[in-house]
Amino acid sequence: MVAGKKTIIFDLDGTLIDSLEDIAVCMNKVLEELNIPTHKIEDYKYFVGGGISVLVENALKGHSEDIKEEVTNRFKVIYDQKLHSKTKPYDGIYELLDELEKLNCNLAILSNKPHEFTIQYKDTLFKNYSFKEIHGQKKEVPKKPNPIAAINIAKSFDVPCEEIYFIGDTMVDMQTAKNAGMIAIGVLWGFRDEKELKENGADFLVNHPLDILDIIKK
Ligand SMILES: O=C(O)COP(=O)(O)O
Repeated sequence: MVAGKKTIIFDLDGTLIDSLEDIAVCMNKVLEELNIPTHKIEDYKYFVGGGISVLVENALKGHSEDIKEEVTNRFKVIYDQKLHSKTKPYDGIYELLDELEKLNCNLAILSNKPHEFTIQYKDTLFKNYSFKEIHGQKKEVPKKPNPIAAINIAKSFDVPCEEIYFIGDTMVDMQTAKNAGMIAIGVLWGFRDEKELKENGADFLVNHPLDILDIIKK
């Protein structure tokens, strides 16, 4: 029985890890191979967050949807080899996780990134931390902002949703938190701005990972 512990669910891309460049470079490589125009790395901030199907749709904007499956498959193969080229945790994330471990918090990751990639990041960049629930996007589970996966995490920890902090960097994350009845913390070091996070229900906004401690210790 772990009820009563502070419980925190983290988004992955744009929240725990700065993965933008690797995602952009890999997708641009696929587009180049198919003679489709590429995009600026910054543009990918708005392509990521809704899962791989949304990433591919955005990357293909104005081009035939017929090649969606091919682009998805090629991207997965290339990205799998490049997961660790540039991607790393944002400054202050390890310090935050060290403090959360000291406080004996329940830690989880819920991402719209394909599950296999999410697990690879947990097993490498976060292998020293006790994340007990780690979920990327899986075929059989509706993706964020559907709250089912977040609610299942709450159940597995035996903690009421309203006591759980959901931390993310996009509207999808804020909506997921609200849909699940959780406390939404929006981070300002990720892919989107304050306006988007506020408009989508952020209860708190933070500029630095360690600011999260002030919120959860209250
Ligand atoms: O891969 C995505 O689209 C998003 O991943 P995230 O949920 O970790 O931000």
